[in-house]
Amino acid sequence: MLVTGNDILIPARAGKYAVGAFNTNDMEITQAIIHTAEKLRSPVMVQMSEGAIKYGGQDLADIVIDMAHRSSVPVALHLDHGSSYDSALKAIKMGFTSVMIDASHYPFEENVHETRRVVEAAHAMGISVEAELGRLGGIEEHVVVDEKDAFLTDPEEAVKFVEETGTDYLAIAIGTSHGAYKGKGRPFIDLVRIKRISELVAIPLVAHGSSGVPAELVQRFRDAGGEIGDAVGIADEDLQQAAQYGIAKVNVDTDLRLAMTTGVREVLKKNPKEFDPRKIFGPARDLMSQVVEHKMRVLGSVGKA
Ligand SMILES: O=C(COP(=O)(O)O)N(O)CCCCO
Ligand code: NA
Ligand SMILES: [Zn+2]
Repeated sequence: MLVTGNDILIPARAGKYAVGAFNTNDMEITQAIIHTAEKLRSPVMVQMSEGAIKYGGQDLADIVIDMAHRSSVPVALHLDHGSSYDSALKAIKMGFTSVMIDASHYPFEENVHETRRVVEAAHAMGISVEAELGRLGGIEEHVVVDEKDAFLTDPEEAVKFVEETGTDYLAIAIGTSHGAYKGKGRPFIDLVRIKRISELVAIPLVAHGSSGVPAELVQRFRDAGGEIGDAVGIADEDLQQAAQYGIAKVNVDTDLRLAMTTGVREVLKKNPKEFDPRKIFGPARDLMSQVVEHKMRVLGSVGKA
């Protein structure tokens, strides 16, 4: 069934598990996400960035919305990194049931103002809102403390931000970053900071930049002809700990991108004569389903639907 973000994330925070928020750009990615959620009886958030909306538009949104309506598990359609009030309102008109307004690059007061505008409009239409406080960005271990603080979400400020905006869930800057290169060795994620924020802020917390970028997938990508540097992501154990500390929504895009591309490259490399789209995108869909399954098991959302 198609539900709001609150319908999924409030139980997740209360139950100390997290729910995957997976980015989609086409039918096969959407099927991998929702079919796997149904197989594992897991709630799930399907999210589209503004780039995905530009790429797939209402056609793609309608694939998600229709599959969500027919689904046997709770599915929300979420706008990822909405950059403005207009963008958020447009997504709601398209049928999204959850929207992010990402005004985290503005000074605090402006972030509050922009976020509150979206919250008022979205709540009037029964839609949930995600906002962000702090600067997302990879933090290397060697970074000096005060520089870290400039980046990462301040717990006391988070209390004020949530009170003044009314946001339903909060994306916090905890050292993670988007993409395949999240740091060296075991990328830093500030679990102490997450715990502190969760003690002060009761709403569901959101972790961005949480792809695991598993080494075996990176190697398969290379073996199939892909070119990628020393890519590394967030450790499964760290995500499991973060879910215990109030992270309820975990964003995953890069892992799906790697899986889709690896699947396609492997077919084209192995069978140069192949030109049946189903034989090319089918295996990619299967590999993405494996990625989604692994993530749901790590986050603890299996059987929660
Ligand atoms: O936080 C994330 C996903 O982060 P990751 O790149 O770790 O999958 N997103 O918001 C997805 C869009 C960013 C581009 O990937
Ligand atoms: Na988001
Ligand atoms: Zn993000």
